[in-house]
Amino acid sequence: MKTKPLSQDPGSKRYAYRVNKEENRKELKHVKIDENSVAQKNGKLDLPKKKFYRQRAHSNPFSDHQLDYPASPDEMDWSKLYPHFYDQETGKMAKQVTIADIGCGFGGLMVDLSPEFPDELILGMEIRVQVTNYVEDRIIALRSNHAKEEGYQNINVLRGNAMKFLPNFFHKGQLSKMFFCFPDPHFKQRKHKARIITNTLLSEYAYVLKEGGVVYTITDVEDLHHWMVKHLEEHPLFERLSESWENEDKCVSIMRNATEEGKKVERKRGDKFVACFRRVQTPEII
Ligand SMILES: C[S@@+](CC[C@H](N)C(=O)[O-])C[C@H]1O[C@@H](n2cnc3c(N)ncnc32)[C@H](O)[C@@H]1O
Repeated sequence: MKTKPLSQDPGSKRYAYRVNKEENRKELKHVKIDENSVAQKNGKLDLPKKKFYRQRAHSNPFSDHQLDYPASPDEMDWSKLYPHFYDQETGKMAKQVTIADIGCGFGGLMVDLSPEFPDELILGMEIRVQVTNYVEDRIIALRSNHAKEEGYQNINVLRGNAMKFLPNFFHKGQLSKMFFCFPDPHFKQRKHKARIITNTLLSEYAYVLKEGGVVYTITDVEDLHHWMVKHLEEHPLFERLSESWENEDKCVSIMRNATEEGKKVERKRGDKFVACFRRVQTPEII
């Protein structure tokens, strides 16, 4: 007889943990967490534990996942993700998302970017369900534990396939920064089409990035680094930024150290290859 995975076995610790967190998430995911609401609940929220959110390492970006996405950016309700930035009087968002972390994994980059860019909304997009749940629970706990200083109100995560629906979420030229940190390498030649940087996808990224906006890439896989550099260099709407620019940019140093994958590479003393590209002006068509 086949045994159930721990996440589906009602007797297991993982099942109980997930059910408990799910209830908490349902209640708190879209509400404004502030000093008042926290005072009513009292007590600190524990940060989620990764071991309870395990799932397969990869999710096929070409599968038809059950994903929610708006028909167009105007139909997206951002107030649910960033309630602090919703203006009750005007019924509008005071800010829009300008920074995107594509394939954000466990969310470490956003957590470190948040205090550096308090006036910008930062969105992580992640295809794996349990990993997205982890990031949601992490943000709920951080918002709750830092309610006094209104911390972490400017970050959130969406479960989504960044290879398919970015223009459904973002207007043309909306983003100022896009991060691609330690993307899945898809080593085999026949899998290269699943890489998150390809010619076609770069045109979509150029569409949602504003002129002067920046694509940040980092990987520990040298072959993938060359692949990303090659495709970005060949694309007419991107130009590579210099090493001295990289050395002075605060996001590059955060990106090198903040993400969970980056930390893993650090522990193994592996190499990290960085390349950043500016979205150039769209040429005029005469
Ligand atoms: C190797 S992990 C890196 C995670 C994180 N950026 C870091 O540096 O720790 C790559 C992540 O990208 C996610 N991912 C892969 N393809 C994706 C896609 N098409 N859309 C959104 N996320 C994707 C994976 O589920 C995985 O969590």
